[in-house]
Amino acid sequence: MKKILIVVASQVEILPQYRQPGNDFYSLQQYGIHADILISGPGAVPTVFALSRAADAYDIIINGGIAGSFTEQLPLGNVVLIDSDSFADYGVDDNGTFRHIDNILPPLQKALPLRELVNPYTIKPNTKLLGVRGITVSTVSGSNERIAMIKRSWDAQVETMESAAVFYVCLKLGKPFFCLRAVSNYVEPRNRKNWKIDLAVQNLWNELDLLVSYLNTL
Ligand SMILES: O=C(O)c1cccc(C(=O)CC[C@H]2O[C@@H](n3cnc4c(=O)[nH]cnc43)[C@H](O)[C@@H]2O)c1
Repeated sequence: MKKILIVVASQVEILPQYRQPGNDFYSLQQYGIHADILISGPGAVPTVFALSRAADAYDIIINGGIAGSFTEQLPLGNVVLIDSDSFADYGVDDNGTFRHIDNILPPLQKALPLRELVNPYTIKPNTKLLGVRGITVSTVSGSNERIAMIKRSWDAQVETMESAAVFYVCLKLGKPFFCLRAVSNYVEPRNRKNWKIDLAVQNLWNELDLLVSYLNTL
């Protein structure tokens, strides 16, 4: 059996019957899933902190969660595998033009590029899942101006608040990882009524269950 850790940002992204309120790190064994779960808290910083402390004890890390889609070709409820990701809002607003921090400051010797993180692990567990390009932001995009700016700067299909952080930690530690996200909303001017979180979480966990079972056969 592989030691597998599923890291999610919040309770909301856990299937209701698998939730343990007040507990942010536990085994899913009793629910028939041979993996542990870690709830990191939303955003890149809590994710880097929580995952860096936990990752050493695991063979494989899976980031699960919901995401916004930039395209109606990726409808609500669809589950995708993020192949590459970027810290998309790390930079400078140069009089209305976004300039990424990687293009402004010289990188440290051992730094990973924050604007282009690629998953090198080639296991494709479930060919139904579409591989996509993601971006990670610290504020969910919810106005026309911001969405237009993000679309001009990045050619991405999904937006999250944590996936680049998982890429960063796992690449740094050399841990195999997968980033599975279910589309809960379109990236559009904020309208919470349009979000389909329950559908996304249900579909996400169907795929997580399949992925964990598959990885445990390897
Ligand atoms: O406003 C609310 O009531 C509300 C309820 C549940 C969740 C939220 C979020 O804002 C979720 C952020 C969370 O989910 C990921 N996520 C989902 N959609 C997006 C998006 O369009 N852009 C960025 N991140 C998104 C994200 O990874 C966060 O962890 C609000």
